[in-house]
Amino acid sequence: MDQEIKEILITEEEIQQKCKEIGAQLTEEYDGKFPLAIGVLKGALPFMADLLKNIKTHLEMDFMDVSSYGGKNIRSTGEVKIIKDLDTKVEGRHLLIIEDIIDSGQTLSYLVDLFKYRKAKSIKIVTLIDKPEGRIADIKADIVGFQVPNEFLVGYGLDYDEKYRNLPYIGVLKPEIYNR
Ligand SMILES: O=P(O)(O)OC[C@H]1O[C@H](OP(=O)(O)OP(=O)(O)O)[C@H](O)[C@@H]1O
Ligand code: HPA
Ligand SMILES: [Mg+2]
Repeated sequence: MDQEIKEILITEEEIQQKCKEIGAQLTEEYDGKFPLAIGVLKGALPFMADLLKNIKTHLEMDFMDVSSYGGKNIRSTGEVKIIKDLDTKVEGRHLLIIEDIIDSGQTLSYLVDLFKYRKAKSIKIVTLIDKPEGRIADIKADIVGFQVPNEFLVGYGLDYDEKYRNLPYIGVLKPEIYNR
């Protein structure tokens, strides 16, 4: 698997350090507010697991599974499909949306509109990766771990054709993998 990666952009150590820093910030921001942490499956799973261990105040977790890439697409289809909705009511709750990456922004733009409609009390977005050059929808994260250039990335939740999510780092896939 590692030999299919052209370059490591963010190492495992850098990711873990960032989870500690963001976790400390969110501990302060949410102390006493009992936020609902929403993981956007499947990509957010590794980041959510590592980040939440560093938030040292009470919170509730839930998951939303949405998809807009799918299969061998390396560009968003623009159509966000809900595969699994939340089990929790968001009305009156402080929401912390956890994402692995904001690229075109279409996934988060859809989710933020949905949660506003459902009357969330506040909505904060935390993303490990921000790829600003990919942006189509007008959306910004409140907290960004790392800004990256406009390349297709894999690892630590990010997939190509459902593979590479289990890499502990984030890297650039060799182009021959998605050109074949
Ligand atoms: O800003 P955008 O262009 O919308 O892209 C970001 C979204 O795309 C990926 O999810 P995907 O739809 O591939 O589903 P997955 O998490 O199951 O891989 C990623 O995990 C984000 O949720
Ligand atoms: O660069 C990416 N890699 C994997 N999945 C993605 N979804 C949006 N951008 C990306
Ligand atoms: Mg994906």
